Amino acid sequence: MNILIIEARYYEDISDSLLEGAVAALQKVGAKITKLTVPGALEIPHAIAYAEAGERDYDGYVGLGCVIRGETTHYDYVCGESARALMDLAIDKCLVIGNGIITVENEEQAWARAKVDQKDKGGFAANAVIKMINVRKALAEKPAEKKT
Ligand SMILES: Nc1c(NC[C@H](O)[C@H](O)[C@H](O)CO)[nH]c(=O)[nH]c1=O
Ligand SMILES: CC(=O)[C@@H](O)COP(=O)(O)O
Repeated sequence: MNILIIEARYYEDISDSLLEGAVAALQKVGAKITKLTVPGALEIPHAIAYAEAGERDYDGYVGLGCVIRGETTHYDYVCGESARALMDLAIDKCLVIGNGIITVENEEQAWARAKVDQKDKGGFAANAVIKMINVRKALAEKPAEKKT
């Protein structure tokens, strides 16, 4: 499996933790991992679109990021639009994408989700990619001929 991890390292420490979980999950299945950093969660779908337009052939993508509510409505746009764009890419282009962008009210919630020994959302997103690559493969295969 050739996997691109796209990290929005808006919160560096939390990003390190999300990455640790994702890499551990992918290494367990011997995946080839490439890492790329973008400025924020909104740019994760952009990077996937660029990768698809290029020559490299990825089996799946893991998007990692953390969005923490601020004072304005910006939070809603970053959370909503990043998730929407990832869904659009996955469905319209038949891509495997794990959404590891945690969307939280505060740092305490973020840590509880990012830490590998707690909710490990980075690992969860990577495992979703591994599973969905297999789902896509199974559905793409021609069904076995029925014996009469
Ligand atoms: N507030 C957070 C952001 N905001 C930045 C945007 O994602 C984007 O980079 C900017 O609007 C420029 O296009 N990103 C996060 O990942 N986390 C946040 O909490
Ligand atoms: C999630 C955000 O976009 C946030 O960091 C922005 O903060 P603010 O709404 O205070 O500008």
